[in-house]
Amino acid sequence: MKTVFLSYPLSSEMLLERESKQVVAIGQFDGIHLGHISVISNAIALAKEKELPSAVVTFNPHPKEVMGKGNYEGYLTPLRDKQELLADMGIDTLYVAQFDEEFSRVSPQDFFTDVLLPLDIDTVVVGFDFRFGYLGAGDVVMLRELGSGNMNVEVAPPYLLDGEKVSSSSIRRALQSGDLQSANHLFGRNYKIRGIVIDGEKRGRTIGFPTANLKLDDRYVIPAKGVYAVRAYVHQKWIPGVMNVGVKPTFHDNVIAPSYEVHLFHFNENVYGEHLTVELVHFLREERRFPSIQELIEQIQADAKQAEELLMS
Ligand SMILES: Cc1cc2nc3c(=O)[nH]c(=O)nc-3n(C[C@H](O)[C@H](O)[C@H](O)COP(=O)(O)O)c2cc1C
Ligand SMILES: Nc1ncnc2c1ncn2[C@@H]1O[C@H](COP(=O)(O)OP(=O)(O)O)[C@@H](O)[C@H]1O
Repeated sequence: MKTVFLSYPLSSEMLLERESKQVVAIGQFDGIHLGHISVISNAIALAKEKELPSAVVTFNPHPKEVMGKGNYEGYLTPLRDKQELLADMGIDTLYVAQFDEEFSRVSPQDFFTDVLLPLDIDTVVVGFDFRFGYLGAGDVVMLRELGSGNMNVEVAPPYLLDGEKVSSSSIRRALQSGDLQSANHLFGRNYKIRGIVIDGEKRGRTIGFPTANLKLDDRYVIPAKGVYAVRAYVHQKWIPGVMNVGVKPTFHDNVIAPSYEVHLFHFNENVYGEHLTVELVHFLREERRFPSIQELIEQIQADAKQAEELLMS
């Protein structure tokens, strides 16, 4: 998959030479959850049928982050994760439109004329609630009007799971409240985060549980504080383990930013400075303050046993 960065106004270097038109899905697609997957799969299927290449247009950073509405909670899938997931789905080109103040003020008509028309689109596929242009003034009705005579417009209906619309905000809420099972169900896969291993306080190995401390690569949505059964991709292998997301109340009082620490089972290698992808498989319990280190150690032993059993089943 090729990634092409677009900034407004588009210049000719951003538009690759193409031999044919393309089928394009447009959306923020933060999370690439089952709802997004249905829109994107629709585009891929149409592209196959018409023997045309498929593409996705997305926006980065997230408009909510740029518009500073104060309720921005981080990404489910930062750009790198989106790229990986879309490449796996078989998308040919990812267009990343640089979202900034100037871009936010582009009218729906100008977005259509200056961004979509130059992309040489045969069919554009969007979700039923797609909004575009300044203040989100453009909707699917307007897209159909603008598109008529220029391109086909396909609108995917809401994707329901257990009778409810799958949405990025319901996934964020589930992750933040420790309901990992629901979040993973709505993603259609296990949630993953990525980070680099940094130095911790060197206490882990003294209590029998060395933990790789992660500095996350991007501003991910922070999952609920607590203990998770995980798998981490280390040295070209998926290794089972247990992760604590938290502030270690047994040792600290006033920490606000949580740390992400992974203890890998049956593993004894140095991973400082390496990038780890961690897949969150089960939420085990909330983080607690223990009256003694011994009690914390016993609880971690029980967590590790439970995680190992769950991951083997
Ligand atoms: C599975 C697991 C569960 C943990 N649960 C808690 C907890 O409930 N409360 C707590 O204060 N710390 C908890 N911790 C964090 C430990 O206190 C921490 O790993 C230890 O202090 C080592 O920190 P360091 O790597 O920075 O040296 C947990 C760690 C692991 C690996
Ligand atoms: N089973 C393991 N799980 C996680 N890290 C391990 C493991 N075995 C060795 N390590 C190494 O030990 C480091 C963690 O040791 P620890 O005493 O917790 O130090 P720190 O506080 O710096 O994280 C990891 O970053 C990694 O390089």
